[in-house]
This record gives sequence, structure tokens and C-alpha cells, in this order.
Amino acid sequence: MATMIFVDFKHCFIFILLCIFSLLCYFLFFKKPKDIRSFDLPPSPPSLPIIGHFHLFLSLQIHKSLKKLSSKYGPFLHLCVFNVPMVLVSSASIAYEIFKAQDVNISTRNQPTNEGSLFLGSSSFVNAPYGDYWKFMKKLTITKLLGPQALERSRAVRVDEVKRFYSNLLDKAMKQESVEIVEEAMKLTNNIICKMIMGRTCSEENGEADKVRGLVTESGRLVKKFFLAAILRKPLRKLGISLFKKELTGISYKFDEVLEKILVDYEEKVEEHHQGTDMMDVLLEAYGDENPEYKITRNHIKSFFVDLLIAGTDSSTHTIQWIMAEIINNPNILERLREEIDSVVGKKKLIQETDLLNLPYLHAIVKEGLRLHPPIPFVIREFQKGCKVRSFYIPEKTTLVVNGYALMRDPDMWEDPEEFKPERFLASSRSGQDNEIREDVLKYIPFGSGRRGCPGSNLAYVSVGIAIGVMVQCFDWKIEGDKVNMEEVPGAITLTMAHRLKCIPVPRTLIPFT
Ligand code: HEM
Repeated sequence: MATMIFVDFKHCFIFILLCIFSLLCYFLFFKKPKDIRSFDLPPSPPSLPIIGHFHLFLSLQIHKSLKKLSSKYGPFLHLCVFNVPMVLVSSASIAYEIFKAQDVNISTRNQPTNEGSLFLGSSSFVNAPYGDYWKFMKKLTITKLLGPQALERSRAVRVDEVKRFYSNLLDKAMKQESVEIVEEAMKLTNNIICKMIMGRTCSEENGEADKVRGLVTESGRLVKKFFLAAILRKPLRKLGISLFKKELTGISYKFDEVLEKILVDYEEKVEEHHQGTDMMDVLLEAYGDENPEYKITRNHIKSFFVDLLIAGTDSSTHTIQWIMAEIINNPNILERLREEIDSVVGKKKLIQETDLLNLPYLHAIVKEGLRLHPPIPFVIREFQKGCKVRSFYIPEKTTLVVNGYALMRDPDMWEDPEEFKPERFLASSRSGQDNEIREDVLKYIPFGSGRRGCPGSNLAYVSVGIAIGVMVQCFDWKIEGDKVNMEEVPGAITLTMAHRLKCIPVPRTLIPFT
């Protein structure tokens, strides 16, 4: 009798545990948010039990598979990953409506964060919710660092780096060595950003520069995997799982080591170079201020530098590589660009940043490169409040995914969308379309849009434009085989070339150094 009671009790206990577990699963994965059940949501493609549309995000080239999905089911879709609601936008007109009417509502990313980490942590600017901290830093970023006037003030800082870029290429050319474009481009963009934010480049002598570039590359690789983490963040958060925690903490620790040293060095020599103009000066002043507009911490400063190093370096570097590959594969474009540079700049002086304004074809090439190969193909945000878009209701906390890749290759918006045709961005080919409807603006979104759009777009146009300008003005480029292989890295969320572009520079004009 006693044994029977014991067995029943055991079964009962297991039964209760099962019930609790099932309930937990139901609330985590199946229960739809209240809003979703009673409103007209955008159309939804067929889904699978339990996982919903999760399988659609497992493709090796998510930007392409989501583009295909939109071609089949429409440009405005409602998806569910487990029980996490999401809308996928693949048309310029819907993106325009959302950014126009809901800009503040979608100005938070709500990406997964790793508490205390400098990289994608709670002090990050890129990850910060739309609020006082973000507004304070955005104002500083535009007025002191990345806005048009700030860029004009820091122009001299970039001149030396462009010369150094040319001299490194020339050195390789003289030795008839091949160049990995990504490597040289990374040195240029990284040095420019370091100098602009910290007043100096990282030292090549003591390995500091290599360390920072290595960390940026490592972080870039991690960011590539981040899309899934962003999509799955809510169920994972409920289960207490933090993806990539170990990697994030490791990278953050290494960044902290380098940046803390740079900060301390800077503070020690502050009297020497203090002019109050450098971004570092401005941030240290805000940090030490007893009565600041917003009280920032030391972690905010370091985290902000990590954000800028990662957001600014990797994307510009890969853009330079894609564009060079397109130029090498299209000799007519190379010739036309060269003619433009020779006629505006000449062959005796190195192209300067100030020449860029007079080189519309070069600018069109950069724009076209970003259209076909946007390094960040998605804009990911979150609707903070429920709202109506067209005749549909979007519940609060719905993730917004705008597929920029699809928008920028939309055959309804672009002629020959798969072709590399810089002419499309020249004013002369746009005549007759000047009264373009405003929503057309959002058919081109390599830098995102709205108040959370990229604040570095002006700097990116300058760095990419000048790098391409130098390479085309000063060298011919020999590659192995006839054409550069343009395959994309599979499984990556940022668009990068699967095979690094390696080529030998042959000096075309020898520009004297001044
Ligand atoms: C070719 C180069 C670049 C591309 C394609 C690019 C693209 C983007 C995109 C798509 C976003 C997200 C925008 C959105 O959510 O609407 C972004 C955000 C951001 N980018 Fe860039 N970017 C580039 C260069 C830079 C540079 C040079 C910097 C600064 C040094 C920079 C700093 C940032 C920052 C700080 C954010 C976050 C802004 C915020 O959350 O308010 N980017 N970028």
C-alpha cells in the first residue's frame, strides 16, 4: 500500500512538472501577443508549427531568400519567429510611409545586448534606446565629428592618411607584390577614424594598430552572425540564454585594454594637445563635467569608440573592395573614371578630398557600388507602440526588418537592377525624373533612414571616394584570370566578398610627395 501511494505521488509529481513545462513552452513560443489576435495584420506566407517562419531565416543568403519571399508573397509581410512578431518590408513606398509617419516609434533597435560589454553592451550608442543618452551623443556626433562642418574642420587629419595609403600601394607596386585591397583599405579607414576620434592613429610599432584592426575584423565576423540573435532575442531572453556572450565578453575585454591605455595616455598629455576640438576632448570634458547635460561614464566613451571603429571601418572597407572589383571587371567604367580624374586633377598631383566635389562620375560609382553591394543589407528596428501602416495594424514590440538589398534591386524602381551602371546616378541621366515622387528617395537606403540612419554617410563617401580615386588615378591593376570572382560570403549578414580581391598595382603616374 505504502509503495502504491509512493508510485502515485511520483507520477503525480512528474505530471505536474510536465504541465508546468508545457505551460512555459506555450507562453514562450505559442501564445501570441494580445494585440496580434484581434487586428488585421499584413499578409503572411505559410508557416510551420511551433517555429513559425523561423526556417526562412536559416538560408545562407538571407537577403536573397527574403527578397525572393517578397517577390512571391508581396512587399509587406507579417512573419512570426516562434511567437515573436515581425514585419518584412521590401518596397520603397511602404518604407517611406513607415519612416515618415513612425520615425520616433521605430527609433529603437532593441538588439540583444551583453550587459557591461563595450561591444554591443548597455553603454553602446548603436544599441541605445531612443532617449536622453542617444540624443546627447547624437548631437555631439554630428556637431563635433561627422556632420558636414565637423568634417570640414577635420580635413587635414585625413590628408596624411591618404598619402600613407598611396605610399603603401606604391611600395608594393615597386616590389611588384600583390595587394589585398581589404587590408590596405582597412588601414586607411581605421587610421582615419582613430585620428578623428582619438587625435592619433594606433601605433604600428608596438602592435597596437594590428590589435585594433584584428578586433574590428573579429567583431565584424560576430556581427555577421548577429542577425539570428536579433531575430531570436525574445525567446532566448525568456530562457535566460545569451548568444555569443563568451565571444562578446572576450572582444570587449581586449578592446578595453587598448582603449583604456589610449584614454590614460591622452589624459596625461592633455595639456599638450588640448584645443577642445577633438572628439576625445569633448567626451572627456563631458565625463568630467560636474553639471553636464547628460552624465556619461568612462564606459560610455570606450563603448562609443568601439561602435565607431566597428560601424565605420568594416562597412567602408568592404565597400572599397566591392567597388574596386566592379571597376576591374568593367574596363569601360575604369577608363571613363580615369579620364574624369585626369581632366579635373591632372597627373602631377595626388587626388585630394576637395577634388571629390568636381568628380561626379566617381561619386556615381561609389553610389552604384553601395546600391548593388550594401555592406549592411537590412535595417532592423522595433515598433515601440502599436500603429497603423496602410490598412494594417502593427502591434507594439513588432520587429521591423527593411530589406535594403531588395529595395535597391527592385525591378519596378531600377532599370537593369542587377547591372553595375554608375550612369544612373549622374544628373544628366536623371533629367526628366526630377519630379521623382518623394517615396522614391527610399529606394536607395545603403545608410538606412530616419533619425537612426547612419551618421557616418558623409565620411563614408569621402573615405571610399578618395580610396577609389587614388587607386584609379595612380595605378593599373593586374589580376589573376580575366574577371574578379564576385561571389558573396555565404551565411554572412553583412555583404562581403567570398574571395578577397588580390591584385598587383602597376604605377601609372608617379606623383611626387610634398
Ligand atoms: C560605406 C560605409 C557605411 C555604410 C554602408 C553604413 C551603413 C549603416 C547602416 C545601414 C546603419 C543602420 C541605419 C539604420 O538603422 O537606419 C548604420 C548605422 C550607424 N553607422 Fe554607418 N555605415 C557606413 C559607415 C559609417 C561610418 C564611417 C561611421 C562612423 C565613423 C558610421 C557610424 C554609424 C553609427 C554610429 C550608426 C548607428 C547610428 C544610430 O544608432 O543612431 N557608419 N550605418
